[in-house]
Amino acid sequence: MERVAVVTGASSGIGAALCRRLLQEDAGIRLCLACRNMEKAVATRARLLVTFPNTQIFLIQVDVGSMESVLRAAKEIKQRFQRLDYLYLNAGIMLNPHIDCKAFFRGLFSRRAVHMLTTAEGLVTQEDRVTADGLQEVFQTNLFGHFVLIQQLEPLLSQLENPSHLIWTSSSNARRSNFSLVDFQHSQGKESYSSSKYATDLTSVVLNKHFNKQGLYSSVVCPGVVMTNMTYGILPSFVWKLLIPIMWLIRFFTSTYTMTPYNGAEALVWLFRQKLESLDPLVKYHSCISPWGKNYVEPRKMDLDEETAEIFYQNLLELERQVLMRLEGQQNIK
Ligand SMILES: NC(=O)C1=CN([C@@H]2O[C@H](COP(=O)(O)OP(=O)(O)OC[C@H]3O[C@@H](n4cnc5c(N)ncnc54)[C@H](OP(=O)(O)O)[C@@H]3O)[C@@H](O)[C@H]2O)C=CC1
Ligand SMILES: CC(C)CCC[C@@H](C)[C@H]1CC[C@H]2C3=C(CC[C@]12C)[C@@]1(C)CCC(=O)[C@@H](C)[C@@H]1CC3
Repeated sequence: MERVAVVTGASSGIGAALCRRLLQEDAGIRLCLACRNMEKAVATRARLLVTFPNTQIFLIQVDVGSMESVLRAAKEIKQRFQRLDYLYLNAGIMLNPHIDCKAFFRGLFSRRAVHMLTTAEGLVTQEDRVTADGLQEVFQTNLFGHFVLIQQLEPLLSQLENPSHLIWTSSSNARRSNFSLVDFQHSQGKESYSSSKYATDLTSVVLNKHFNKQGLYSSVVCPGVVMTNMTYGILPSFVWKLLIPIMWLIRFFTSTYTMTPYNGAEALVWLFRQKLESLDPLVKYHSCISPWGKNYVEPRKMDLDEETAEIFYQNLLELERQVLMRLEGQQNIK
């Protein structure tokens, strides 16, 4: 039976490049693009079909920033597929990012210049807002919507005879100092993106602890710095184009300026090829590139502790329970 892979945020950037690369790896795979915008999803599928005319590409509409949409999509996935081998949790946002220019120039002439250019630590602040579900949008989109999707898909994912792999697109911008158990939605701070990605790393660790014995494995990836709609929201695309020669130079000092979605998808594709038992739940797999343009993957230990991960997991389960109850109440009124 053919393997099934679902990719969220598949309509652009790293997600779209990942889909193309997955089909190159295994043209027999049943690929499902889980996208918010169906017009973009149809266009992405059409582009893929030009290169891979005989493949099965399914579309599912999902807005991971909406509980109702996630529940509907999970139901549809369960109806359509009998198995789910790979679930790529890739959709993500950064709302109205601002670069701290002072910090940038100060950092550029310090010993931490390379670290700053690869992690953006202390460099980018963002805004956030509350969704219709009453949650912080960045937290809900980057983590919680995906968490609920996994919970809803558990019958498909936890099959011992047919193990599944969750693969999260995290980031090197994930920082322990930007995350707090007390305000895990990051409603008070200005680095909600970093917080949501740290929360992603914690979630992956704890899911491994609870579900490996049921045949469910989870890994996190950092695609590096990639030119996509997300980075075009930080600096306009023409500025990024002007910076290309500088970024090639930066590649002599750090391996994480992958720049293209194809290169950024390297670790996501590499995980597709790995034996599940060989993976380390405490590392993040980084897409890297050599100065000469050769792609490779580097595992790096994450800065987290399993106790915090466990407490956070209990908080997520409680939040899920509350939100589902509220939704049920609203539907009863209607
Ligand atoms: N670019 C980079 O340098 C890095 C990116 N990442 C991560 O990579 C992932 C992919 O981002 P990237 O390709 O760069 O950026 P893009 O903006 O190109 O892609 C993001 C994708 O997520 C989708 N998405 C956003 N919000 C929702 C939602 N509410 N429901 C469903 N889908 C949604 C978008 O859909 P739509 O088209 O409808 O907006 C889009 O397809 C993200 O998780 C990001 O955090 C991590 C490290 C570095
Ligand atoms: C000469 C330089 C290329 C100038 C670029 C300055 C900044 C715009 C970038 C420096 C570090 C970059 C970075 C990201 C965005 C653009 C920078 C701030 C990310 C935050 C993008 C999203 C992620 O998930 C992170 C892994 C990136 C970290 C580095």
